[in-house]
Amino acid sequence: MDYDEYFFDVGNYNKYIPKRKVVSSKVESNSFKRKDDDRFTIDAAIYGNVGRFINHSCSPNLCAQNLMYDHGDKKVPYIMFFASKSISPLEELTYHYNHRIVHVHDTNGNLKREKGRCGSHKCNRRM
Ligand SMILES: C[S@@+](CC[C@H](N)C(=O)[O-])C[C@H]1O[C@@H](n2cnc3c(N)ncnc32)[C@H](O)[C@@H]1O
Repeated sequence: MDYDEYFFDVGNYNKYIPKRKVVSSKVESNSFKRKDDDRFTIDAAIYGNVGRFINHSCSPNLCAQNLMYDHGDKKVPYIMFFASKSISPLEELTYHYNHRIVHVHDTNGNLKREKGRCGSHKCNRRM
């Protein structure tokens, strides 16, 4: 297992968050601030809920939304999955990872090309 397989970038709230020079700082045991900006990445490699086992598809049946219901901090929203189409019993749940190819690197800092094989006729062979 690669250590980045369970990363989930949270939100895109740049317009709400003033830019600051931030060094990496642990916030909770399974999340950390990225050095390059003020957004957060959830690291679900060690523990998390069933959401971390949802695979990528180019024709997903779920969409991920950032929501807040018990606090107002837009930097750390809850990630919730909603059906984006009708889902049949026993159908695999999937969402689109939206990996931007220039932003996924391996642990040595090399550009990582993750090959997707979701089986969708729309599959572009990457996540
Ligand atoms: C969040 S995990 C998803 C759950 C994972 N398949 C598991 O069994 O624990 C993300 C990893 O699953 C694999 N994966 C997810 N969707 C994929 C797809 N459509 N094609 C190939 N690998 C996929 C990749 O290794 C990816 O880094």
